[in-house]
Amino acid sequence: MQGLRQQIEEVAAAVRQRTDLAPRVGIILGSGLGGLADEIEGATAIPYGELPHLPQSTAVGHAGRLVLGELDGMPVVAMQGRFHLYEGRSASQSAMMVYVMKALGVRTLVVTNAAGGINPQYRVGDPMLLDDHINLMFRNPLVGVNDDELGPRFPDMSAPYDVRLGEAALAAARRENFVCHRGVYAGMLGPTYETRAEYRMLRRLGADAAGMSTVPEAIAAQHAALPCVAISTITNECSPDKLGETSGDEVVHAADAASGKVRAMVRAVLAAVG
Ligand SMILES: O=P(O)(O)O[C@@H]1C[C@H](O)[C@@H](CO)O1
Ligand SMILES: Nc1nc2[nH]cnc2c(=O)[nH]1
Repeated sequence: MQGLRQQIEEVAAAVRQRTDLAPRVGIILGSGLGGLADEIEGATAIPYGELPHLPQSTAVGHAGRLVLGELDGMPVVAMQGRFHLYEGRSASQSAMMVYVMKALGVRTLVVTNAAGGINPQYRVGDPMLLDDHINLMFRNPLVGVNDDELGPRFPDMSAPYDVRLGEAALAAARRENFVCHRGVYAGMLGPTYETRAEYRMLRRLGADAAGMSTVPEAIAAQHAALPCVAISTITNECSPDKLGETSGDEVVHAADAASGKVRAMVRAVLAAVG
C-alpha cells in the first residue's frame, strides 16, 4: 500500500476505534462556523492530536477536532478546524482528511469558509455558494505519484461543485429570505490579505471572493469522486475602490455573526442528500 493510502487507513482505523458511527456526509467547518459541531447529537469529539499523522490546527477560530454524530438525523463527520497551507501544511496534508472521511463512509462533502468579497455587490454577512474556483495557491494536493485506488491521475475539473445540492442550499436562502450569491472563489496561499492591486487583479480574472482554503479540499473531493458543495461567508468587503483594513479577528467575528445563514444552507444540503 502506498504511503498516503496507508496514512488514510490508519487515521480512519483510529477514528473507528472511538465510534461505530458510519458518517454519510462530511462537513469542513471554516472560520465562524465551528459552532455547528455543537449541534451534532450523540457526538464523539476527537482532537486532531489524538489521531495519527494529523498536525494541530493553529488557525484563529478553528478548534482542531473531528466531531462524529447525527445532525437532523443524518450521520455526519465534521472537521471543527482545517489545515491551511499558510500554517505550513502541504496541499496534500491540507486535503488528506477528505480521503479519510471517504474511507469512513462519507459520500457527500460540504465545505465552508470565510472569504473577502471582491464583487462590489457583495456585503459583509452575505453567503456565497461556490459556482467555481480559481486555484491561485499554485499548489495542488495531487502533485506526486498518483494512487489509482484514490482517484485518477488527471481528474476533470469542469464542474467541481455539485449543482443539485447547491440548488438546495440556494433554496434555503430563498425560503429564509436572505441574500445568497453564487460566485467564483479565488484560492490564495495567504496568510496576508490582498493588496488593492491584487484585489483588482482578482476581479479582472473573474473572481467574486478570495479566501485561503477550500481549493485543495475541493480538488481532493473531485479526485475521490465525492460530490462537493462549498459555501463562503463574506467577511470583509474588498472592492478596490473602497478597501479598508482587514484583520483575522474581524473576519472571525463577521463569520460568527452570519453563521445562522450558512448553517441553514448546510442543513438544506443534508436534507437534499436524503
Ligand atoms: O478556514 P477558512 O477558509 O474559513 O479561514 C479563512 C482563511 C484564513 O484562515 C482566515 C483569514 O481570514 O479565514
Ligand atoms: N485571501 C483572503 N482570504 C480571506 N479570508 C477572509 N477574507 C479574506 C480576504 O480578503 N482574502
